[in-house]
Amino acid sequence: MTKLEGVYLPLVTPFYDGAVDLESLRRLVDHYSGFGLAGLIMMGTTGESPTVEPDEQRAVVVETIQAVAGALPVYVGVGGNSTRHVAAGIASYESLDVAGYLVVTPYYNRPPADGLVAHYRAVAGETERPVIVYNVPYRTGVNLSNDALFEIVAAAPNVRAVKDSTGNLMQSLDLLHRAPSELSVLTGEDPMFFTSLANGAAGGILASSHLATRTFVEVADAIAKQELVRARTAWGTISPMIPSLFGESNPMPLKYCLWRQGLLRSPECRLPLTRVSAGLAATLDELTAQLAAA
Ligand SMILES: O=C(O)C1=N[C@H](C(=O)O)C[C@H](O)C1
Repeated sequence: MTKLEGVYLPLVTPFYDGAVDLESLRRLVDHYSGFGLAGLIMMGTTGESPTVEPDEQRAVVVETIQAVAGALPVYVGVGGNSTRHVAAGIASYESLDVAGYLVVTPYYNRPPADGLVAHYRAVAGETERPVIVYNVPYRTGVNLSNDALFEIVAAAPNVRAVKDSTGNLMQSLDLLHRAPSELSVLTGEDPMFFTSLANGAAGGILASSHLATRTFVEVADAIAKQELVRARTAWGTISPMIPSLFGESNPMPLKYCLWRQGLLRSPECRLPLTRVSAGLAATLDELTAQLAAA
């Protein structure tokens, strides 16, 4: 099984007049196919998975696989707080050319550590493809400890990566220090991308890499080649934009930027997400102009 490493793009789900916009989706897939990304991740947080209906999610995945035509691996986010439902969700994708699955920890029901281990053993058992454990406590109310994660990895050989969105530097550094060689640590904290790579992370799943994509890839390439100054210099050109992209609920800012760039027909998100404030829109207009001039 190939190692997961590099920059993974958690693609937005385009909408137009309230419906999924497959025309803009194909445009996005074509646009991002040539930047050296390690893969696309559909139905992540940035893909607004909570408000995309199951049949719509499948249609988006089918369309993306067709549009990418093998140029990039396509991973799929399968979330939920019922082990049975998440297992069925993974099984439902097995007939498609899906590269693997991003599986967020169960949310709302706050399972104990042994329940989390049993959950991942069960859902990973539905496939032989790579599973990426997604730990994002500020969204789920659950923090998967590093020890529990290592227990999962020992029990389920196809759990090949963790998307580390803990926002806890000490936990992330401990994870990077103790992770077994077969586990790829992919940061999901965009501001921490350079720091994580410099401390041994294999890559990142980064919403902000919708913009200045080549530079995110260059940062990862430079670190892989131990060219720290080149990596830090490249990082310095993109890291200042990240706070604005998360200044209001992700992916509202990102969709506004992609709309301004002509990659989306509409910046719309589905309720309860709305659209960026006028103040942030003005900031993003400046950012879009700077990116166009770069
Ligand atoms: O789409 C995702 O998955 C990501 N989630 C993070 C979030 O919680 O918004 C951000 C990350 O860049 C990608």
